Amino acid sequence: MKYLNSQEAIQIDNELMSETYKYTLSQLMELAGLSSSMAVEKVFTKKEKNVLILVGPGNNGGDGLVAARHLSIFGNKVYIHYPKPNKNFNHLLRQCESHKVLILDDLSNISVDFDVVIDAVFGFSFKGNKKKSYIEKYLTGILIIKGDIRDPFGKVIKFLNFTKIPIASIDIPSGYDVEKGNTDNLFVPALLISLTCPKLGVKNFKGRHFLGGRFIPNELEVKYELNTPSYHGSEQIVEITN
Ligand SMILES: NC(=O)C1=CN([C@@H]2O[C@H](COP(=O)(O)OP(=O)(O)OC[C@H]3O[C@@H](n4cnc5c(N)ncnc54)[C@H](OP(=O)(O)O)[C@@H]3O)[C@@H](O)[C@H]2O)[C@@H](O)CC1
Ligand SMILES: [K+]
Repeated sequence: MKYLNSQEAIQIDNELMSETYKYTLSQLMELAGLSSSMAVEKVFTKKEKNVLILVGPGNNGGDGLVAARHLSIFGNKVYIHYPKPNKNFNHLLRQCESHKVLILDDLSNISVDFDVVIDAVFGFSFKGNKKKSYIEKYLTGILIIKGDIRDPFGKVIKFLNFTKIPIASIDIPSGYDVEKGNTDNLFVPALLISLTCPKLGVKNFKGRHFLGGRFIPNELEVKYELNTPSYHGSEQIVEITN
């Protein structure tokens, strides 16, 4: 199977929503979020589990909101931490609320015993800011990697780095370089759900790994030589084994 560089991931996404293929973002996000929630349900089998979803500012966050709704419908107790709401997804937030998803404002004082935390913070458009780190190093002599992630998400990634709760990442672990991977020695999730195709940055990922987002027309599959594994029957996810 192909591992995508960031340009290819963006290009395929754009093509899906072009005049040729005519998908809407909402359709793609619904399938991305549904497949993510199904992979979480398959790996974390406890009934009525406590699920925390960390929701970012872009479409990866939108996938997280869709997954939150489905996981609640599946019978779990779902909480979201959503520090920078995106007004394009107000409808998804409203749907979460109507499905009893709760909002957790503060990650520093958690009283719930979570079974899994879903990382829907950044996806394939994450950009680290190495230049800033290196300038800081020049000025202080210390390489401060946390300068790579702008607030309020620095705190969220820090939470992922220190938590003992198993992590499930949507599309790519947040903060990883899309092509070079875990260059800053960040957390390693127990579960990864890659959408369309895995990205180059997770080539060496060793945890449970599923492919989801079952929306690629055969013409695009051929054009980009994706060689994706076959999904079985009506399944929305397929496990990738190295
Ligand atoms: N075809 C598919 O596979 C489909 C994929 N889908 C999903 O879309 C995802 C890609 O979504 P995306 O393009 O909206 O960007 P995403 O990665 O969520 O984040 C962008 C946000 O992050 C921010 N940001 C960036 N760097 C930062 C930093 N250092 N520190 C702080 N903030 C930073 C950036 O802020 P800005 O730079 O704009 O200020 C912006 O707000 C993809 O991975 C998959 O999950 C499905 O929904 C549909 C079908
Ligand atoms: K992510």
